[in-house]
Amino acid sequence: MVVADTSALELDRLRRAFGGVVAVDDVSIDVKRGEFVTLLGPSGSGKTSTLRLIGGFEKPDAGAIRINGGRVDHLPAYQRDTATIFQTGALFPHKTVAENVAYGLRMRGVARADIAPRVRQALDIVRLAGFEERYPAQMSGGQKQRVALARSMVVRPAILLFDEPLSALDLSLRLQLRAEIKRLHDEIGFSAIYVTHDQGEAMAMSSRVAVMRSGRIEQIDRPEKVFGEPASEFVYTFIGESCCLKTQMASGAAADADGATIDLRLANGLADGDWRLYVRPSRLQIDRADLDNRLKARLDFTEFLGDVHRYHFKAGRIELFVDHQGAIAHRPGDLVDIGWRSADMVAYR
Ligand SMILES: Nc1ncnc2c1ncn2[C@@H]1O[C@H](COP(=O)(O)OP(=O)(O)OP(=O)(O)O)[C@@H](O)[C@H]1O
Repeated sequence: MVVADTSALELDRLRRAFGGVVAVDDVSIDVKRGEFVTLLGPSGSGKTSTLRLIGGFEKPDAGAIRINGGRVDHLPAYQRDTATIFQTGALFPHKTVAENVAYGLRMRGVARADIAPRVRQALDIVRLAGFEERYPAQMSGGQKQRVALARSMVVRPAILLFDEPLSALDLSLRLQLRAEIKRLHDEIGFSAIYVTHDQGEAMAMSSRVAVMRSGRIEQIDRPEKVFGEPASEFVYTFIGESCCLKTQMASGAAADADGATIDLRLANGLADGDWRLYVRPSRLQIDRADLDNRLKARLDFTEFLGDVHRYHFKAGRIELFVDHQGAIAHRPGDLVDIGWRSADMVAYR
């Protein structure tokens, strides 16, 4: 994938309200050519509204949208150089796969002789060669989404818009198609905005992730940065799993009536007080009383997750879970030592 210095799409202080709800609030994003930018956020955070503004299905109240440098916010959807892939492919049911893929080329006035080879190439790319004469009803959900992908990519739009295209598929298919979209992006280097509430999808596919909350962008950066250096407590807890250790914390040991204890060595620069401390469960270690922070917690229950067991603990009001390969020598009700390093804690207040 090559990211150019020129912009495929620029959103400049976009705003859109519905009644009293500000769905898109002062959103600015600059998508470079070849970049794959994901809008990630919980339900109602404004992802789809932002995408609909770009596609021309909604009008902004304020702000500007530029595609390849030209203003488009006054243009209707069909005059914008975009193509959208929806949650459920939205294929024409009475057209064959080949006709579905050819449709956009016809609408754009591509010469007749060029259409068939481009359709063939697009179906090849999504590994659907040989399916040309089928109708959507004769295809699986995953195949239909691949047709939708081919139909959008074949017109080579300035920017591809993905509206949760995998959310209606089951898990294994979702993972498979996620990898295919990533491979296609690496090979072809199209520019894209991808809407999802699935952080795994966002992490795996994106050049950059924009984390949205209440219509605003809370952080926009490379996936490694958003995960490793979250700009806020919201981003930290939304991206990846976390355990909240306590509020009203004092460093040093404290015992709970139940026999659970917590012994915290607060990281440099953290004064005692009303902090919310978090740690990623992957950084917690069982049967480690030698690490700088430790907790004696009661094993509550266990879940088997396939390659790991997830052990759920309670220490007073603190609830933690730890993923561990293989069984541990403890039963529910046992007090267990859990340790972690100060550098793996983050604090917010
Ligand atoms: N046409 C509309 N009329 C009224 N309110 C709307 C409309 N479209 C969106 N909203 C509101 O705007 C806010 C943002 O909605 P939006 O669909 O953009 O969020 P989202 O992040 O895409 O959520 P989801 O993941 O559930 O699709 C929500 O509060 C929603 O109820």
